[in-house]
Amino acid sequence: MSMLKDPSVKYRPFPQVPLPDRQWPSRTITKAPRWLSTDLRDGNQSLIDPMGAEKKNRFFDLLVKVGLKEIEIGFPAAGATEFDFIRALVDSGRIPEDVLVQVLTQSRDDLIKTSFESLAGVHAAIVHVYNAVSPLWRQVVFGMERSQIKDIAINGAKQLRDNAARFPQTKWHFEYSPETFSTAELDFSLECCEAVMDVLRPTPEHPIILNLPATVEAATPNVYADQIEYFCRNLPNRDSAVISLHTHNDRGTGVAAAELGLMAGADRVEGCLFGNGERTGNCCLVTVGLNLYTQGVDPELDFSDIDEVIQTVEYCNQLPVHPRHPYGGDLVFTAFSGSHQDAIKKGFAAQEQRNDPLWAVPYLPIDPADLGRSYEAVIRVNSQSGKGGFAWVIEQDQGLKLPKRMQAHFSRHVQELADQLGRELHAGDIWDVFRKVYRLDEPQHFQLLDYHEMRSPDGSRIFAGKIGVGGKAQSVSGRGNGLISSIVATLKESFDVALEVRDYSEHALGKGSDARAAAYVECVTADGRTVWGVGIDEDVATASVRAVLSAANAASL
Ligand SMILES: CC(=O)SCCNC(=O)CCNC(=O)[C@H](O)C(C)(C)COP(=O)(O)OP(=O)(O)OC[C@H]1O[C@@H](n2cnc3c(N)ncnc32)[C@H](O)[C@@H]1OP(=O)(O)O
Ligand SMILES: CC(C)C(=O)C(=O)O
Repeated sequence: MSMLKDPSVKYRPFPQVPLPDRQWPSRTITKAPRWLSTDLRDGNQSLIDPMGAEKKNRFFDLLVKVGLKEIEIGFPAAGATEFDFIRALVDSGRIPEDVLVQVLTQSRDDLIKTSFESLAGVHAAIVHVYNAVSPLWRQVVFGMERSQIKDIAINGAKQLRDNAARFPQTKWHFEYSPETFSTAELDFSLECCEAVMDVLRPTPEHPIILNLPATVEAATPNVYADQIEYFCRNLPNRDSAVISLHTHNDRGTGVAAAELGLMAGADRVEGCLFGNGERTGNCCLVTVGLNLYTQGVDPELDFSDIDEVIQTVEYCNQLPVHPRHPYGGDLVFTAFSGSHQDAIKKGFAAQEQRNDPLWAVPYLPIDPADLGRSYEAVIRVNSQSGKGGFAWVIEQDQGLKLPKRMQAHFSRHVQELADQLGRELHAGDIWDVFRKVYRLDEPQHFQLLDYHEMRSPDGSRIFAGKIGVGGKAQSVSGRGNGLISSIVATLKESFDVALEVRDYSEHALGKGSDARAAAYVECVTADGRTVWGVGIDEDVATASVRAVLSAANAASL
């Protein structure tokens, strides 16, 4: 615990960027950036147990499948595991022609040399050199002046140039990161980048990648966007550089910083799937990509089977994807609470009715089906749920579309059980309560044994059949305007059970020749009680007879 009375005195607010005419706030992102996955490098170096070759290969294949065209595959000078994996990948011929692999190295001669050797023979690749440029790192890590730090960058660039010449069969691309860019003086970052460009002489046809990292996220994302816009506006030969973003998530705004950075003029985003990476992670490529998607911009990344992506990422990283992680988390398309469930259920119905391709369902910013998720888990039931919730579950599970007032009637039984169990209710729990409340399995007082329906010359209907009463069969009949009223009349005449039908509905259960029917009836008894009946049968007329008898059974309780 801090000994200071006010520990916040240890910290200082981050200074603003002098950019009063900033343009980025009024821009929008209209196309996908270039993406680079650094899962196999920044992601890997932050793992408790870094990946071995088997996991790295599996992750690489996933990244290719998702559509990544630039993949940082490691830090070759880190050791044999990294070097050998990279060499084997190059030698295997498994790097698709349209995929650029990238490796990272400190700006040190021996490490740069090793990095090129790891890639010898590859058709094309990016070699990425970095050195930290901000004051704290200059003072604490390197103990160097600005000019010495710039010399490290210049020397790294020369090494890139000279090592590339050793392997002329490869199309080399260069990336330079003024590491800790977001906490450095902008004029000094520009100075280092310009010095590197002076050595490498990029052109618009063969540009250099200048990657501007928020190595440690230290300010609100608008400050990062200002830094990016400032950098882009003040870099000579801007058209000979691809401006790349590499944000971390220390303040929880790594994704926002990347998005605002794109608005500020950047061309490329580095990150990891589900935001793995040092400390709080890198910016999450799934989130930035799907955020674009939900704005109608094709991210050119394929997350249509998000569960497969999660499975592989969790296996390779040995880290779980948080259940609330945007787009991918297990719970992100699930509503437990009543008002959300109600709105989602209505939203699905309205969407179906509108039959237009534009997605507009309350509380669901994206169609789960676009990510390969089903609608079943969209609504789950616990004590926070409402009638819309369990009605959805029962419809998805059993196909029953309960009438609105019946939902309200059933609701208190579900609520009671949820409170009593103190846990989520699964579809089976809800179906059990339903069968119990509407007596679907129990021996009935009135039981339908056999019936037929006749039409009399005056147009009225006659119900005639056998009903089991307390175990004994009784022949009965009654007349009405239709089937329902004739069975109601039968109940009155034969058993003195008076029911006034207030509401009736029916629907098919399932489709095709196997379809059954469900019928629901709401009745008022002679003593003013409201009772519900449910009937399910292969035949719709029989389902309605069963529903009325079910209501009679409720009335006789
Ligand atoms: C922000 C980032 O994520 S950067 C990427 C970080 N990733 C990794 O570090 C993973 C792989 N790294 C490694 O395996 C090891 O660090 C190695 C093999 C690269 C180097 O190991 P070592 O030679 O033992 O050095 P060590 O890791 O302690 O690095 C510190 C030295 O490198 C220097 N250094 C650090 N970064 C750089 C750089 N970008 N350019 C030049 N020198 C650098 C430091 O000043 C320090 O020098 P000193 O020993 O003279 O004080
Ligand atoms: C090497 C650089 C790009 C980095 O990983 C960082 O600054 O976070």
